[in-house]
Amino acid sequence: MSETSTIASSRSSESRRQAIDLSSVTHPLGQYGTIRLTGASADESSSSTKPSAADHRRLSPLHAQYTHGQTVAAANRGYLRQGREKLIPPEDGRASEGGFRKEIVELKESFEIGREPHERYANHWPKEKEGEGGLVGFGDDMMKFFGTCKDLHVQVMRAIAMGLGLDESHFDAYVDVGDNTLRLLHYPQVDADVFKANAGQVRAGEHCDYGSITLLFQDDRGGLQVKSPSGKFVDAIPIPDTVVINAGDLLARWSNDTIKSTIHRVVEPPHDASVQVFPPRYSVAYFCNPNFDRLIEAMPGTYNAEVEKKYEGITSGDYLVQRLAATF
Ligand SMILES: O=C(O)CCC(=O)C(=O)O
Ligand SMILES: [Fe+2]
Repeated sequence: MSETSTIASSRSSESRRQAIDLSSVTHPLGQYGTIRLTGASADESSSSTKPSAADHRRLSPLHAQYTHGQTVAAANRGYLRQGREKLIPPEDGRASEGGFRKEIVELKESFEIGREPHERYANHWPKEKEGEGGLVGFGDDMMKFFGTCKDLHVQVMRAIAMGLGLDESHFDAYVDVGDNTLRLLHYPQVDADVFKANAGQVRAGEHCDYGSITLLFQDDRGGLQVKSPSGKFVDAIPIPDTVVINAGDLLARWSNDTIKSTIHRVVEPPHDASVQVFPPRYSVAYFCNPNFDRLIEAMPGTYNAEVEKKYEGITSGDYLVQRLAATF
């Protein structure tokens, strides 16, 4: 987590593109699988309001009513109650020894939002309610933010293209549909004793995300950790107005492993011994994917001869559904 890239605070996509220093995107993604973009919180523009902790709080008491809206793998929309998702560490030898216990319940719940309109699936919006704590405008705000993040995905893929010596627009037709997922996460308040009593207790278990990149927006509570190339988990300390961008497994596969996906997890925040309670933590993850109908095979420039391609081609949608199905 030592690499930081800066996006100019200007909102035009052209100046954003120019402000992304290519070597500071492609190089750290290849080495660490993670970068931080500062000045890109996306909440500075009223047209792209970032989901706030207040939005999460408005939503979370309603979650209990959402049993009808629970997500299934293919739809990937709706509410995921605590314990429903079980993040699985990578099976390629990078996982921590003893770091995964099947019986551990991850202390989190989430609400998943997909692209609109969609041919088959609808989002499970809560009923709009007037008054304090109401959810008026919630769906519109979320979809505006969805669009802002979708654009940022395109920009980052352009930076990656140029970093690989490809035409800037090389990936545009791979990511223009926006088959992405906006996830609002709530990690409930928890007693420090829970972590003391259960070795391996986590808020979110170690895992890699599945798609191309993930944009992560944290509150100021802390607890997110990223595994460094040395195998040590390091704190991804929250920095205001900063987005953590993690490379996902499909990007690693697509890049013939030139880019590494990032192992990360959420544990109890850094604290001293006197702390008895960890307050709730809220975060927003925006999982980006190539268009579901696109065949993903090694990008040009990541192999010399056919035999150097490490993976079979697979469509983005098939890949994602396989990965999601394994976690439920
Ligand atoms: O809450 C966070 O900071 C991380 C969430 C995450 O890694 C995930 O939902 O895949
Ligand atoms: Fe993740």
